[in-house]
Amino acid sequence: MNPTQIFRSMPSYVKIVEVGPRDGLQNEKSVIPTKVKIDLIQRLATTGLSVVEATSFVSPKWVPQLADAKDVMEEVRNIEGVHFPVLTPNLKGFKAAIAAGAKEVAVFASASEAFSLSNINCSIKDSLARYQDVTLAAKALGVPVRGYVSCVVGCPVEGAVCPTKVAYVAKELYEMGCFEISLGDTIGVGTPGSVIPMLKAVMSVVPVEKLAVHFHDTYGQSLSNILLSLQMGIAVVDTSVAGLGGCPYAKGASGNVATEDVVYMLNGLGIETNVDLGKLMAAGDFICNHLGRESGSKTAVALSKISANANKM
Ligand SMILES: CC(C)(COP(=O)([O-])OP(=O)([O-])OC[C@H]1O[C@@H](n2cnc3c(N)ncnc32)[C@H](O)[C@@H]1OP(=O)([O-])[O-])[C@@H](O)C(=O)NCCC(=O)NCCSC(=O)C[C@@](C)(O)CC(=O)[O-]
Repeated sequence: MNPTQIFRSMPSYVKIVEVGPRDGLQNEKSVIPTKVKIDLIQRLATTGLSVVEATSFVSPKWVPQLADAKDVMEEVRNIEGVHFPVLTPNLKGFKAAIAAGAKEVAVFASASEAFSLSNINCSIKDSLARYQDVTLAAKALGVPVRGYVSCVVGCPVEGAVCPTKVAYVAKELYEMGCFEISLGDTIGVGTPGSVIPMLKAVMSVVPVEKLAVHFHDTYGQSLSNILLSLQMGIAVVDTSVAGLGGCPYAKGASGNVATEDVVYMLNGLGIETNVDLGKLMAAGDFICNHLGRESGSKTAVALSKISANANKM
């Protein structure tokens, strides 16, 4: 294949779904003040991102870090020009999210039975029945619902996950009305070798323009997996500022691929995102300063060093 053909197969615009304030912060050990979360979301909202996943309306016993979902949502709901979806595991969460002003929600199923049980305490079948209730309630209010499938290539308990299982759950979520299906490599074990067959299976039952990819970077495979997803026609990518994150119910899973690294790669490919890398890095610096650690973004670390050296000269 010549280079022109490779570029032609890729989208000209990629929608970045920033999941840092939710997926990124849900696993942090220390309590992050609500004010800091709101500040982070406000900073992210000025970067050009069109979607910032704000929080989750889940049980505070299961995810104590996001127990302030109502307070976060009430502060950010009126920011114009940015969508702030929130995770809702059931009707209780959906109702609480709507009462707090959420205008978009996400449901999250798993392709692995064991992970479904450990993450949301029910089987895949029961979770799909719950999500049917949520999507029906959302439809009645005109609220868009995003659908996640987690463990799309591997599960922390079951190991390798068969692509047909992923395709089944993705199709069910799509058919119940989810406007977009995000395919999550929850523990970041996927390589192009396992991601390509999984995407092929899902793309045979859900239109490619309805798909998003969501990679955790445990084995450093995210950028290669994203690149091949773009080549296969996917134009929505979930990322987390400064590479924050990890699922509390997926031991060993590291953060999501860093938003800065994905924007840097897409800039290099000449693919539009509308995201300002400098402002994004500033948001990343803000949360890393608060957490007292270096950014998980290689781009942010490299560009900060270059700028510090330039200031010394
Ligand atoms: C689903 C449940 C609630 C089931 O949890 P359960 O214990 O089976 O729930 P229950 O229905 O038996 O109720 C038990 C208690 O929870 C309460 N409750 C019930 N629902 C809610 C709610 N929505 N909000 C607040 N409270 C709730 C309910 O009212 C009751 O309160 P009590 O009477 O004991 O005081 C629980 O397992 C849960 O909250 N799980 C969420 C776990 C989570 O957020 N995990 C991280 C998500 S990351 C992920 O899934 C992967 C993803 C999306 O990032 C993609 C990727 O990375 O691949």
